Amino acid sequence: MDTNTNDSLESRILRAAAANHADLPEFPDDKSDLPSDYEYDPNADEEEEVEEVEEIDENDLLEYLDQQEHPLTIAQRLFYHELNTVESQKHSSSWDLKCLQPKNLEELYSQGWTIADGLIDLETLKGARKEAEDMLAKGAFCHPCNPDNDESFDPYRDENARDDTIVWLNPAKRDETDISRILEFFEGPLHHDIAEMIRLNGKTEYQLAHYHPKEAHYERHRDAFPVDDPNDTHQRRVTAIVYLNPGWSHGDGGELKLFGQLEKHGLRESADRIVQPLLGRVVLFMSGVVDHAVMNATKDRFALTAWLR
Ligand SMILES: O=C(O)CCC(=O)C(=O)O
Ligand SMILES: [Fe+2]
Repeated sequence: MDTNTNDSLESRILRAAAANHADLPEFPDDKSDLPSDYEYDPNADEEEEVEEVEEIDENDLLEYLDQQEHPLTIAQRLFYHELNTVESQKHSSSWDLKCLQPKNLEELYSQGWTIADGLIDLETLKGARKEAEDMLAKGAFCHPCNPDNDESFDPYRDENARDDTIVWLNPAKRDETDISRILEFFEGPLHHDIAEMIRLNGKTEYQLAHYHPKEAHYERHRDAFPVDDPNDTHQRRVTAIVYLNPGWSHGDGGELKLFGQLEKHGLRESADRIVQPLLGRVVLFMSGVVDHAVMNATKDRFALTAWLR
């Protein structure tokens, strides 16, 4: 891989801002444009400076970045391309995968997302659903904008975009629950297979989310900015979701919508995909690439998500 193509998110944002300078307000070049009270104030240093910073919306920033380069192309640089060389295949002709199929990793690379069914046994999934319902009854779930309960509270996030409630899960707290067994699956075989192909460099976050019937949805969003910097430990790289919804059928709603892309930067156009949140279904996508949304459901909907970094 040509490491010179890797770039920090900061420098990419700066370049995007520079390339879009036409959209930025012009600084007055004529002094008469300055406010008339723009005078030298000898006491200015003593006063508390109040600086107004215009926050750029996360979605606008993503749009700027997408104009510069296709986010999938950026994320593809996180894959170990050297595995596809003749030299590497002399040592091992097959990928050493514990749960995923090679097809899953190829789809993750070529389209940014993939789906795998049947990776976790049914009893574990049913048990986890029951535990999630018990946690809900005990009031363990909280709204993501509550900074007292949410360790990843982000004050700039648009909280109107989502109305699910969540619990952060700590895999270090091992117990005999089925939810812990699913976390072990995420931490063990799933993490192993993804790390075979994609450079991972940070701690995984785990979250259980509940969507209340009719009320809860999650608007179109992306889970991270696209990164290819192998040293970045902060941006989420891969989103892995397993659904805990037995007996789910069409008409129950709660689908995950994966938004397609228009043809651009030499990549083909792709259609939107609708994914049913079926018990045990695992959806994987590149966090900085795929825009997605959760539709309203008519029944309680639970999803356990891991963000691999
Ligand atoms: O539950 C889902 O299907 C997706 C949830 C989601 O997009 C998120 O939590 O960021
Ligand atoms: Fe998301």
